Amino acid sequence: MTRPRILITETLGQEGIDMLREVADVDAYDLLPKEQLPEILGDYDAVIIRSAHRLPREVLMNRPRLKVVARAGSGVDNVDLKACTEFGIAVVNAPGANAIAAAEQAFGHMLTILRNIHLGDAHVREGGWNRKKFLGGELHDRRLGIIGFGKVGREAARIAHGFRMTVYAYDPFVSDEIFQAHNVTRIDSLEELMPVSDILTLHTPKSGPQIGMDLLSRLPKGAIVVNVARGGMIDEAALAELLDMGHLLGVGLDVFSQEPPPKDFPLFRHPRAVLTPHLGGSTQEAMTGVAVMTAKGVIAALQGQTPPNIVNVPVPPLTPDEFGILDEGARVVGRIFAQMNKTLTVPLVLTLKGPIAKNAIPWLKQTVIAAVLSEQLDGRVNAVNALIKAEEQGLKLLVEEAGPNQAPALSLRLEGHSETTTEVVLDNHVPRLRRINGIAMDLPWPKNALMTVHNDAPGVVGKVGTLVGQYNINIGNLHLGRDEKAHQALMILSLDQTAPEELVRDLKQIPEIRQVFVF
Ligand SMILES: NC(=O)c1ccc[n+]([C@@H]2O[C@H](COP(=O)([O-])OP(=O)(O)OC[C@H]3O[C@@H](n4cnc5c(N)ncnc54)[C@H](O)[C@@H]3O)[C@@H](O)[C@H]2O)c1
Ligand SMILES: O=C(O)[C@H](O)COP(=O)(O)O
Repeated sequence: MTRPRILITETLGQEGIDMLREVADVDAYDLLPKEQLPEILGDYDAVIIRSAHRLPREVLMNRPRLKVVARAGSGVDNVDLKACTEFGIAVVNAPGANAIAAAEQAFGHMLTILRNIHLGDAHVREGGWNRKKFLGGELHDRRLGIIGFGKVGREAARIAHGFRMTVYAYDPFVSDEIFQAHNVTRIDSLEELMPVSDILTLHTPKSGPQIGMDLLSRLPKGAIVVNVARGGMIDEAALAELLDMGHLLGVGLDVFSQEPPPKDFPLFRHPRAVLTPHLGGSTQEAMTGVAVMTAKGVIAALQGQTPPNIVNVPVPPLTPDEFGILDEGARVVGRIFAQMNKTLTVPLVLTLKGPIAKNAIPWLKQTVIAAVLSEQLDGRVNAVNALIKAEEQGLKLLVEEAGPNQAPALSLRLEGHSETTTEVVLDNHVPRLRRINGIAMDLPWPKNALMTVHNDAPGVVGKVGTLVGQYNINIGNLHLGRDEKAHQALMILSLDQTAPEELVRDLKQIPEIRQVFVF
């Protein structure tokens, strides 16, 4: 099998590059010229970008080789997620891996402004020693207003408590329990947050609120505004005006509506604006954490797995063991069902038995649909584009939940046709096939399975075994099931290798054999 090719367009921690090089050919740039990305992207299976590059729809389309887009960092606003989902391209990022770095950067800005560090430094370099001129203020006892109480916002709150600040936050998407657990007062509107924020710090995605003159002028006189999240959310001209008026004490920006900012950027002229070139995630520690998490996600996605840091599949927060068995079970039940039922004109019913987490249902649906449709359609079908493909095909999947006190299991059938039921039990590390097309079975699902559907007649097992032996393939296990009414039997062989096409062709020559499937 040819090794996948991975393109890295910006500096990535060496630990991540080393991991990727174990499984792929990697071309790593410190900064690929922007215009070159569209020219070479088609030659790669995966691309890893940071904030310098953009991947809009027109760059992503018609790239049959591209399977994974990785944002080595947190914000995926520079990737067209909708287009990736449509094209079945997995998007992964490194959520939280640079959250401490970003939160600490925000406090770097706050302290620099409050203690005049940048001004004092310049003064000393010029030979000055005027201590009175640089009288500062303390974080202690100041009120911090946080917009966006996610990973970075919560780190900022933890640091703020260390400085003994009072912390308020606005985030309508976070539960009261989270606010309480972090000892932070919930504020329900931006209008109410502003007057209690001696320091305002932003930690939302780029799609977060727009903060203009109207809101900024509600901050107390002498307030500080810090943005290490994304540019374009705060009106930069309004910040300059409020600094000029003396309403704001200082402004700290790590991100800008245009990066780098243009020559006439309104805050360049202001000494109390502290500006850094998008350094929030740029610490040794964060670079390593981001690189490793990104590399793991890219490798898993290239191998057809669903990594926990995939952005465009609703992965539930389960332990790796819980996730692994459900994922495997969903794929097995979907694939077997699709092999046995080629016409899917009525809705499919997925029954969840036992204690299967409710928040896993959307992802399970997508995984099962992908498993079913990938057996039936050419081209790329995966959990990323499963819903789009299902709609194109007119395929409906209904979900029903059976009692939580049963053994955990997934079963799939055509609505109104219990004889089509395929069921796998999930109570161990390997899914156990319990029913296939209504026929009872009991076997741990093997890695290389060969299945025959044949007439329920004597001698078939021997004929199949002999033929497999002639191909010098070892049979690890053999399981039989039968539907006496239909005079039909099933045989599932666990082989030491995948059955070659020639073997399948020869098996189909045996008169009693009706169908042969390779999994
Ligand atoms: N400067 C840097 O180098 C740097 C480094 C890391 C992260 N970031 C940026 O920081 C931001 C936060 O990152 P994170 O990892 O904490 O993300 P996150 O997804 O963990 O948290 C974002 C929070 O914002 C909240 N939110 C969304 N829309 C909102 C709205 N309209 N009003 C209020 N809250 C809203 C969400 O509910 C969520 O809790 C992102 O924009 C990320 O790209 C920048
Ligand atoms: O979203 C992020 O992770 C930060 O903005 C960091 O961006 P960077 O990878 O370009 O440093």
